[in-house]
Formats: sequence, C-alpha cells, structure tokens
Amino acid sequence: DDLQLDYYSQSCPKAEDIIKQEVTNLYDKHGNTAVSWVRNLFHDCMVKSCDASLLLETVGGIQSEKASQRSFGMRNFKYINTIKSALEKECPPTVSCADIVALSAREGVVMLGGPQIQMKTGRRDSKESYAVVVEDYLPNHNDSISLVLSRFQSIGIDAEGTVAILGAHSVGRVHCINLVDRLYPTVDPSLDPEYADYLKGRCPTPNPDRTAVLYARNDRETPMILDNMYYKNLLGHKGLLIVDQQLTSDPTTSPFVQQFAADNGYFHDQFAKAVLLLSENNPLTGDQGEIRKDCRFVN
Ligand code: HEM
Ligand SMILES: [Ca+2]
Ligand SMILES: [Ca+2]
Repeated sequence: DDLQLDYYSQSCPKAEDIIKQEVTNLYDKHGNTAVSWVRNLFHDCMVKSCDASLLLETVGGIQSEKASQRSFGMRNFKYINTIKSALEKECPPTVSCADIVALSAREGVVMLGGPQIQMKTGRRDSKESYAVVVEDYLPNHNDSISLVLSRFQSIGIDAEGTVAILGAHSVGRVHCINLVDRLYPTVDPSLDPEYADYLKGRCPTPNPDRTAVLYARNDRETPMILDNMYYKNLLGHKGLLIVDQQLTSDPTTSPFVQQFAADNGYFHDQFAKAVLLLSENNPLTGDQGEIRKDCRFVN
C-alpha cells in the first residue's frame, strides 16, 4: 500500500477542498497559522513517520511530542481541531490527522506565496507519540552542518534539498532563548554587526525568561513570504540560527545558497521537491495505525 494522489476521491471527495478552505479561513483570521502548518510537517514527518504522532496530548501513558524541548515555540495546535471538525462533519471518521498535517502544510505554503506541491494522501495515524526519541530525529538550532545533513540524508533529502528546505525559515519567528548564545557575552563574528545590534534590541538580556514572548522575526524583510530572501540574508550574514548561518560557510552547501539567492523560481522548485520527500517519509498505510476521531487522542 502506497500513498496516492487524491486518495479520498471516493471516500470523501471534498476532503482536499475542505482543508484548503479551512486553511484559507484560518489564514485570514490568524496569518501565522500558515507558518505553523509548515513547521508541523517538519516536526511530525521527521520523527519516524508522517503519522500525526506530533499531535497527541500527554494522557493515559502517552507523553506528547509537543511537550519536548524541540517543540519550543510551536503554536496554533488548537486550530488543527477546527480543520478536523470540518472534515468530520462531511465524512466521519475518514480523513487522517496525518493527511491533515500534510495537506495543511501544502496549503500553508501556498498562502505564504510558496510553490504548489503535488502531495499524495492515504497516511494513517500513529497510536503512539515518540517524545522520548524526538531529539534523535530533529536537529537542534546549534547542531553542526554534518549532523544536519545526515539527519536529512536519512530521509532521502540530499545536501541541495536540505539547503532548500531550510528556506522555510524565510517565515516565522525565533525566540530569544535560541539566539542569545550568538549575542552574549560577545557577538558571534559570523553575524553582521548592525544586525547583531538590532537583535540585541529584540533580545536585551542574555538570560531571557523561557516563558517570555521575546522573539525576532526569521526574515525581517519578508517575514510572511516563503521566498529566497532567507538566502540573501544568509549571504549578508543575517542568518538567525547557527544551523542557518552555517549553510554559507560549508563548501558542500554554500553553492546552493548562492543559487537560491539568485533565483527564487529555482528555490521554489527545489523547496517543493524537498517538502514532498519530507511529506512521504515512512507513512503508515493499509491496516497500520488508525484514523483518529480527534487528532489529540488515540481512539
Ligand atoms: C536543521 C533543521 C532545523 C532546525 C534546527 C530548526 C530549528 C528551529 C527553531 C529553533 C525555530 C524557532 C523556534 C522558536 O524559538 O519559536 C524554528 C522555527 C521555524 N521552523 Fe525550523 N528548524 C529546522 C528546519 C526546519 C524545516 C525543515 C522546516 C519546515 C519545512 C522548518 C520550519 C520552521 C518554521 C515555519 C518556523 C517558524 C515557526 C513560527 O514562527 O511559529 N524548520 N526552527
Ligand atoms: Ca511523526
Ligand atoms: Ca521571507
């Protein structure tokens, strides 16, 4: 059993339209939901499988991935329920939460001015959350380039794809807690000094309260557009995270940074390819897993 295009064409023909409509409505009310759908795809699919393991709550022996360190800053989970409810109204319980994660990311990318992605469907939902192993799959903000490349390689994304998919950091925000090590006690020499001053203004103390909402936008120029400004920023030494800025200093990745910075269309093509690979990582199909009635809980 494999994923297929328009898997719900018989069982719930309006499913994809409903998801698109709900993502659009949510974007109109809370624009940053689109950003969240993109990050959700990474945090779900990278951890074992695109199986909505990310969405389970801590309850009855389950320890939620959402509560892990790596999920810091993730938001808008409650609006997944809005999308799921609309689908349950039309055809209960048919459309998996894993496919909601995938298709909401696809539509989120479009809302943010990114490329169209031909995503397949037919994923089923896990009965487990993998909180204890999240860190074995998801890199940290200050991990080395070789570790980052090997994590993506393990799901079939090559160096060019890795540089492309990190272009997701062309939208959204980073909390000060993930930045202060590059600002205090001394400024990371790979940061543009004026930009570092701006970031220090956003993050005025070396020890930000983890619960405070101090943050900087990933991309100051076009914070809500999934474009190649990210790469232009990297070339200008305005990468926010260490994993971002490293892409320009490593000889395997820096040629791709140059190419994407020069050609937004080419970036979009490679971004679409890499996101598609991510969305197809090790899905549950056939009689594996289940179709959750509520994305937060196993049935
Ligand atoms: C080496 C890999 C990656 C690392 C270490 C990483 C790390 C991070 C960190 C630390 C943040 C900021 C969290 C916060 O402080 O609120 C962030 C934000 C974000 N990441 Fe990544 N990320 C990686 C790859 C990806 C990929 C592949 C995608 C999607 C395809 C992605 C999408 C996002 C988005 C959209 C945001 C903004 C979230 C928001 O504004 O709510 N990231 N990432
Ligand atoms: Ca998963
Ligand atoms: Ca941007």
